[in-house]
Amino acid sequence: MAKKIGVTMEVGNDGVAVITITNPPVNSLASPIIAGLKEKFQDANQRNDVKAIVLTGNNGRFSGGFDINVFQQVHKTGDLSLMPEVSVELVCNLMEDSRKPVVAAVEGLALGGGLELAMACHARVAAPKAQLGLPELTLGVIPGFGGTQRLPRLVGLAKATDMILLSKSILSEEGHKLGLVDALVPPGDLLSASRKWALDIADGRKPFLRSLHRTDKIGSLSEARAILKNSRQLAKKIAPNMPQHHACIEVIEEGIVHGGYSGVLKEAEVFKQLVLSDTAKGLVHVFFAQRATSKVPNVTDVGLKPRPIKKVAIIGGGLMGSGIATALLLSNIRVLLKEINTEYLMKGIKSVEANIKGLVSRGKLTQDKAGKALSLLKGVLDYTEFKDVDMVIEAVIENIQLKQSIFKELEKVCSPHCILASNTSTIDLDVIGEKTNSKDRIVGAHFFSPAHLMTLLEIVRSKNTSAQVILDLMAVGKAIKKVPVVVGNCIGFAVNRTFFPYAQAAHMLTNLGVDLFRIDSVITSFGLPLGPFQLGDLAGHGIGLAVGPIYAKVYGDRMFNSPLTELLLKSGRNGKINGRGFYIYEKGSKPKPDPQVLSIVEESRKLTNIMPGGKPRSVSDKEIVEMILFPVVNEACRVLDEGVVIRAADLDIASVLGMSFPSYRGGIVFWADMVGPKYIYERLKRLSETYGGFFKPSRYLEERAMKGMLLSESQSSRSRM
Ligand SMILES: CCCCCCCCCCC[C@H](O)CC(=O)SCCNC(=O)CCNC(=O)[C@H](O)C(C)(C)COP(=O)(O)OP(=O)(O)OC[C@H]1O[C@@H](n2cnc3c(N)ncnc32)[C@H](O)[C@@H]1OP(=O)(O)O
Repeated sequence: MAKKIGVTMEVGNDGVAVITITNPPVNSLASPIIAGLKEKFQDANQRNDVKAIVLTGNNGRFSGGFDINVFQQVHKTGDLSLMPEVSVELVCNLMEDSRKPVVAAVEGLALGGGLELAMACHARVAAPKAQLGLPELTLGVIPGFGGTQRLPRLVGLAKATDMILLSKSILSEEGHKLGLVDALVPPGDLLSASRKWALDIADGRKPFLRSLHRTDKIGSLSEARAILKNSRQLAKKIAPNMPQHHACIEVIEEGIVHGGYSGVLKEAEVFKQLVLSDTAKGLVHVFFAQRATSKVPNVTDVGLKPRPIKKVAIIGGGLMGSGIATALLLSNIRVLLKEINTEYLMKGIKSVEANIKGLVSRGKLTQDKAGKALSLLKGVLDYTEFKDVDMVIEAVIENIQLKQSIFKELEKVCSPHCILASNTSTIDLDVIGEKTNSKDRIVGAHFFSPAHLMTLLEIVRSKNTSAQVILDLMAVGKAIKKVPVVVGNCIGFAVNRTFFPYAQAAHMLTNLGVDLFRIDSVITSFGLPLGPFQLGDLAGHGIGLAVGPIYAKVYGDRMFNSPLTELLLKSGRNGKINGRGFYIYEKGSKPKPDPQVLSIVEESRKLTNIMPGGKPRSVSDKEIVEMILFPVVNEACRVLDEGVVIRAADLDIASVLGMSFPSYRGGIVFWADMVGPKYIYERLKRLSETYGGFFKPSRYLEERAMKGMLLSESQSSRSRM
């Protein structure tokens, strides 16, 4: 059934016209809505029986902002005429400069263009807990309906720049304190209170305030310049590779120096430039890609309902187990933490406590909520209490026999409906469940470390995992504020498999004579938070050495065998875990590159002997990026080819959330499509001619390069799902 969308106007006997936006689910400002708003405001302004106007949104939500689908259309077509000219015609002329007072009745949320419309009203009445913010910068653009000008005038410049640059929303309670919201009323009174407020303005009992004309919260020019200087520093720090933060500050400054109206005009100009930037393309892609992950064919579209998961048992209280336990507890799910002896159990419980304490000390959790979360935790040493758990998550070391015996035992002690999940990052799920008769309820729940902070949850389905179990785990993932991405079963699943060439390529480059600290620095300038060597330190080189053979067994034709990790471990450098890896780790200070490690690198170079003519290979920064990330793209192609992910965009989200691949580059496949499959193919081909199989272009990449297709286009039929 087509959803009903539009703008309605009802004029009451009191002379108040209530204009209502309807566009479920978030009342986004799509083209028909904007046209409807223009029409209704014109009408209300002209009608003699209308004294005042109330603007509101249907179904408990004011508006989630401009329709982001339009950005995507602009990206596909390059056609800027799809963007409406709104900021002057509707927002200034018809709303703010209307002779009849307009009051916004805000409930649920007013975000982006939604909040901008509300700010153009002459007062805002809100229900409690409404979410207010201008998140446009997360989409690579800036507010475009005058938000850059009106927010500073309503809440002050420092607060406004903080909210806009960090895309931080606030609740209506805080908005009330700041002056963004004029009155807070219970939801049931929202419309009547707004009508009354509008009539009070019309009859002169309340002031007729036009936000754009206000200057009382801006302060002096020198004060404003000092705030903007800080904002520029903040922008440099948080968004070094993105244009929208600096552009936004310029636009705000224009309004401070030359007046709000001038700022509105500059805002539209800058918006037009930014909306076509690669950053906006990447970020808008990520917005939709993330939401698409919750649509899983034959799981979410077959009428199944998730079963409630109230109690979860976790086996293993190490780093992963305690992190997963923390995430569950924070979402009010009871947790049984099982260990093999009291010492390990106490360690696990202490880790959970430390995780929760850390959140409290960083102001992310109240003491009360921390206490509540910890009260839901129980440590156990055997399976006695497993009979009524809804799900078990096994998080022990990567040992096949151990996992097999645990699952065999679980089948006996848990109820038949209990979900049996493994947090394995490498081992084949079919192998783990081989000795059980419960293959339909065995599923991978691959969390990323630290599990209570990282948002990605890879849900790994084997050929036997039931749709119901996948749906249940997706619901748990969402409940604990993760982004679940359903993937197929293979060594390394989607994320670790795609990124296994990342470290390998880095090792090859350094064995070719390139300075390892330069490699890290080039890769962090590209936008990944950690270069491959620092990431190796963080993961621990012991793990690298342990999983290497597992990958080699299946992907051996494209492995680069570097002796570096073994040499590092031999010299007692395990990574961050013992304070020494490629870097030195000291409490309270940033990791320092350790020059002493260079003698180990020399030894590795001697053993591999791949430097051309025994001399270090000279490479540009661009070549470093290509030699490290194109092999990752190549593996991503194989993951797509084998149907390990449902759609290419899922791999983008997995790379952004699991590997911190920069979201403004849209994820690994999106980025590769922007660079061009043909270019990547040709570069890899040339590299493989010199350095062998590690760089050999995959069949999928070659095919798309030859056909001039994007990597994200169409999927192979060889699906693993
Ligand atoms: C000639 C040129 C002149 C240029 C002049 C300038 C013109 C400028 C025009 C733009 C001006 C404006 O300043 C720009 C904007 O407003 S950009 C949008 C800003 N808003 C946002 O960023 C909000 C984004 N949405 C969210 O954060 C969340 O969706 C939420 C609103 C908090 C709701 O969250 P939740 O309940 O968890 O639900 P989902 O996230 O799953 O969303 C449900 C579905 O709704 C879709 N959605 C959400 N917001 C939008 C939107 N703004 N536009 C379109 N669609 C939206 C979302 O995709 C989900 O859809 P599916 O169910 O199909 O997946």
